[in-house]
Amino acid sequence: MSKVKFAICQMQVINSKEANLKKAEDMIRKASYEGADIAVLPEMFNCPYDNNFFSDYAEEYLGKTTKLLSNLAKELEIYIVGGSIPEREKSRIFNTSYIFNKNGELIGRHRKIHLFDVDVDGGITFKESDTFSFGQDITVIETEFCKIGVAICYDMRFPELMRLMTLKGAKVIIVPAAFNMTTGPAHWHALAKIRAVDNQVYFIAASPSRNYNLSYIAYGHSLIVDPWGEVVAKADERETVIIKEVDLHRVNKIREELPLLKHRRIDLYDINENNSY
Ligand SMILES: NC(=O)CCC(=O)C(=O)O
Repeated sequence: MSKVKFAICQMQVINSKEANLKKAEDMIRKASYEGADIAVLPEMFNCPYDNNFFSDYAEEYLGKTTKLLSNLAKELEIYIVGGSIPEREKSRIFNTSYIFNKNGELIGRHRKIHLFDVDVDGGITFKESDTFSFGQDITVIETEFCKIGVAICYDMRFPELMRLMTLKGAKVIIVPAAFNMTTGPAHWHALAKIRAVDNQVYFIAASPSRNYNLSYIAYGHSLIVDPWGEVVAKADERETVIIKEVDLHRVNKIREELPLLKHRRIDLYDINENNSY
């Protein structure tokens, strides 16, 4: 099965969990109706991206949000990469993505590894670690199509993580994200493209749409980049579902024609992973 249809649900997140869940459900239903195999939600799709809200919105697994995603995945027979939500585990809270297969089974859970603690002069200031604990695991899930690496937003800035997921066999990397109005225009497209080109993967980055009523304004511009670095699907800043069928043979073809992964000089440098790409 080399063809796979991805849907990115670039939804508008607001300050109401109920409304956010309803919107996510509507968009996943639309994606399924359009024949998508895998639907992707953005980072913090059930909660405003704001330290003042994370704790109130946090859920233990299995909670309201994850039950909804699991039921939808089963009913619609669609994979769901459930963006991320605040996950409570005892006294700790994580920024977590849950991934369900077509039977509604949980097949992956990624807790954001790199927390977004930044202070850009004249721009964005945010400190995720005020609320969240650090995830410890690299996430590569098995699907009937291929292995898929999953990371969350700021994680995509770390080339070592992206390369490790590739060396673990990922042909697709999916990143639920929420860049902002400082770093979005500066880096979002460049990072998505270079991660796709470096690792010769399909790179799928899902953002919320822009909501000027929130304290943190997401940049939008969800996109899919192919392993040659071409943007094959994209949104602007508005709410939308974008759908694209890709052919995974293209990953193999490009890796054969331009064998970057084989040409690595691991006699000189190595990031300690068995090569299973
Ligand atoms: N939510 C995030 O991790 C934001 C990351 C971001 O905007 C960046 O520039 O990196």
